[in-house]
Amino acid sequence: MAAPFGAKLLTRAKPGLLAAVPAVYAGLEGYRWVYSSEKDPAALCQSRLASGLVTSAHVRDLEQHGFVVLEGRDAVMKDGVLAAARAEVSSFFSSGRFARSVNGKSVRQDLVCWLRETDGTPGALDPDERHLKPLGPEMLHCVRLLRGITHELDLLGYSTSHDHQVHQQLQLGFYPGDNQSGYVRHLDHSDRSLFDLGLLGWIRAGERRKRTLTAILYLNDPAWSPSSVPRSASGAPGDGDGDGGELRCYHAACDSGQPGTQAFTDVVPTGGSLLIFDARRIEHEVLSSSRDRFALTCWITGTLGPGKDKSQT
Ligand SMILES: O=C(O)CCC(=O)C(=O)O
Ligand SMILES: [Fe+2]
Repeated sequence: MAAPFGAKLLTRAKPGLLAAVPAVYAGLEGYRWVYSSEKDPAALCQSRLASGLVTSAHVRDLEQHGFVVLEGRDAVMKDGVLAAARAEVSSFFSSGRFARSVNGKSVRQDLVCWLRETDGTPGALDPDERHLKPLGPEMLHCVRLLRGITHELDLLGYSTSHDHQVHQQLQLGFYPGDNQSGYVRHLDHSDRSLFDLGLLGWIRAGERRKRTLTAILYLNDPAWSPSSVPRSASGAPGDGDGDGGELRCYHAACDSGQPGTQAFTDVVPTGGSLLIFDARRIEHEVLSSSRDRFALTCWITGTLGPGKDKSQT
């Protein structure tokens, strides 16, 4: 009796080819695992909470320098909203929602907690999230405000990218005020190749490849005290005065015409400040602080190139 076609193929296949079968299988399994766990791919955000807050002048600043800070007491949100959101953070600790990030401890020493508007509601995609305590109104305000920035950027014709989208989940980072914890210099976007990262690493970096902008709302004390002399880079024990915890934003090389320039701006993580930066251009690092530091971060995806200025229509 003639052997089945598959068996013939296998007996004729070169040993090298046979050895590749488990590797390809493992790769496909990895792909399936990563993508089935990406429960909320980026989508359009309908929130208009950032309307009137982000102005045309902010957007032009962002285009020119690669970052912009919106700050000032009560400017981004009322003190009362900030205070209530801060109080809610402590409940995330007691319910065990903070965990180490998947990046190694040599890279960052914070704990993270993922927040979604749908937490604790029947609309949550993951059944586990339906059992969480729903976000309070003030934390919901913070989440919607951040996610709503996408829409304002499109409306105001941000020229670096357009058609912005956001994930439902936002990262709440907690850096203990131990004068040691920080996050080393990095770029939020990743362009690293398959060759560089290996198949699984490359698949995992899929979300980072799509990031065009980062928006961060600081949930610290509004009376955060800035350092009068720049602190050492992260990893070095705290040495400055003030509360520290600045986000050191390295200026994009094209600002000075000198590639590799080390010029930077230290953004003070004062409670209620909002920072937006180009995730593809601005390398940044979190400096250590002497007070517990909280940052709510939203990554925005988009299509590169200018969109339409819809503000006049
Ligand atoms: O907490 C911050 O200010 C920035 C955090 C950060 O860079 C990140 O999570 O990628
Ligand atoms: Fe970052």
